[in-house]
Amino acid sequence: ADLSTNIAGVPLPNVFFNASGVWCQHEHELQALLESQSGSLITKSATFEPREGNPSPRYLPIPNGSINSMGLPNEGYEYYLNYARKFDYSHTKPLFISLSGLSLADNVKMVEAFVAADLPCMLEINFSCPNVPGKPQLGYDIEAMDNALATLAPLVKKPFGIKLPPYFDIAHFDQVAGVCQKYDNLAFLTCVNSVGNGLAIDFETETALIKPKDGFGGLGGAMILNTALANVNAFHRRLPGKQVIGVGGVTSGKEAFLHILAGASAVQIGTQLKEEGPALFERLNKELSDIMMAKGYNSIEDFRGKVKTL
Ligand SMILES: O=C(O)c1[nH]c(=O)[nH]c(=O)c1I
Repeated sequence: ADLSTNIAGVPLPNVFFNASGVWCQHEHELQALLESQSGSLITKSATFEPREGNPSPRYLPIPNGSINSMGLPNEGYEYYLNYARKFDYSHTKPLFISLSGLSLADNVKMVEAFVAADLPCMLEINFSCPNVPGKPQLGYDIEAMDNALATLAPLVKKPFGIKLPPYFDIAHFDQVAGVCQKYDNLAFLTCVNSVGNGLAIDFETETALIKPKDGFGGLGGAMILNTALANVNAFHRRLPGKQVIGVGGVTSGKEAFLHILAGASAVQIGTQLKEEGPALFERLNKELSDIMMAKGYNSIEDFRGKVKTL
């Protein structure tokens, strides 16, 4: 079956790529993604200055998923800007760049640098990092998010996207969609980031599993699939002129199929990629293709967003 798709008119040979943060902080990791069967690749969220991030242990697999409080470790935006300058855009797969400034001023400076470089890469601005102590995430402050978009959207000029946290209230879906609708070049929403500030505790040692923030960290993996599907579908229904990239709980072709049925135009993988490595993408392509053939679908658009209700 044909797993190709496009985001803001940019073609992807297949719907799959990494979730920002996983297998993408350093060039050798990005190279492994480039050589894998992924349909695209995205860099680790960048801050203006390089960051060590939080003390380890800061990521762990747990039953039905993972917990992480990485704390935005990254090489600084210039590292990723240089990577974007050197990137061979004749590749079949496009490059996405994630930016996660610690302030609007930092996001402005980073966006201006990327716009000045005038490169074909696509920006995904992260409004939802849950793990920087003392920095509440933008995605849960609707007014701050609107203000940020009012500043950033005109600067970016071309199509771009934002990475959103999960929402759990219909009124919040309505409010966030209302803000996003105001920005024409906001072309896609990536839903969802980790379910923020969960707590994993070891029964034997009676101790939190990860070190940062008293053990509080973002939850990912299978346990967040149904929250992710709801967010993908909620924004798919509310924003017909925009696209949604689905992420959360995809461990096989089956969950990818469900994300696309919910409305996703592409599918990112976080926890499962961290655990399985880039060979995962060959498996997912085969599994999704087999599912589509079994159901009589030839392309993504044959079933995207067509989840039925009772
Ligand atoms: O702790 C992190 O680095 C992190 N971890 C996440 O689960 N989501 C994010 O957006 C980020 I920036």
